[in-house]
Amino acid sequence: MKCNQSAIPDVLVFEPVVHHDERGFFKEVLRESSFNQFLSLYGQPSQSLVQENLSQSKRHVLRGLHFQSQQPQGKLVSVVHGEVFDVAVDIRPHSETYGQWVGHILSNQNHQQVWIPPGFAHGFLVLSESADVLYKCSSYYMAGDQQGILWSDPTLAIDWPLAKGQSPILSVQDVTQPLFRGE
Ligand SMILES: Cc1cn([C@H]2C[C@H](O)[C@@H](COP(=O)(O)OP(=O)(O)O[C@H]3O[C@@H](C)C(=O)[C@@H](O)[C@H]3O)O2)c(=O)[nH]c1=O
Repeated sequence: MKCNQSAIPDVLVFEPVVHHDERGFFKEVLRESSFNQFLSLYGQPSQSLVQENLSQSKRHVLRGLHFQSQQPQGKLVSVVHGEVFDVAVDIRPHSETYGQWVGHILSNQNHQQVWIPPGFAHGFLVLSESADVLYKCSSYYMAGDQQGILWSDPTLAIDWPLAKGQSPILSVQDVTQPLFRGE
């Protein structure tokens, strides 16, 4: 497994070894010991990934931006079918990269995974006809702790790869998420 820091150094991009043969391929999606060695290398505490989520979405669906504040969730995000533009926003108040975002293309072709530490908001836009996004979380979902930021917040100014005039498909909650209250 390879691991590189992204433009926000705490957001890590993992590339598992993919073993191709005449049948197809095999990869380890998570080896927690290696994963935690990389977290340690980059100065982050080790994590236990206690919940795994799978969502399926159509082209132009945008889920996000979401976070939990009482029980923040780190997320290791991968795509098992299709392609998405995956975004992490640093909303940790004392962070040097507070208010910054980073986006990555994740697909079943590039096999990349993004580690988004606790304290970030997360969202993704589906670029393919449909996409199955699989992500592991470092703490459990708490319905009452779910919070959001509007995907199109002008302060964050996320450059979502949408064609001119194309609107994303959003949940009722995500249409009305509040704005980011950065300085
Ligand atoms: C996130 C989540 C939702 N649910 C339920 C609540 C609801 O009835 C249904 C759909 O929930 P949502 O509309 O919040 O799903 P979704 O918009 O896909 O929410 C997810 O978005 C991405 C970007 C994330 O980062 C995740 O942490 C999560 O917030 O599933 C759970 O039971 N467990 C969970 O962990």
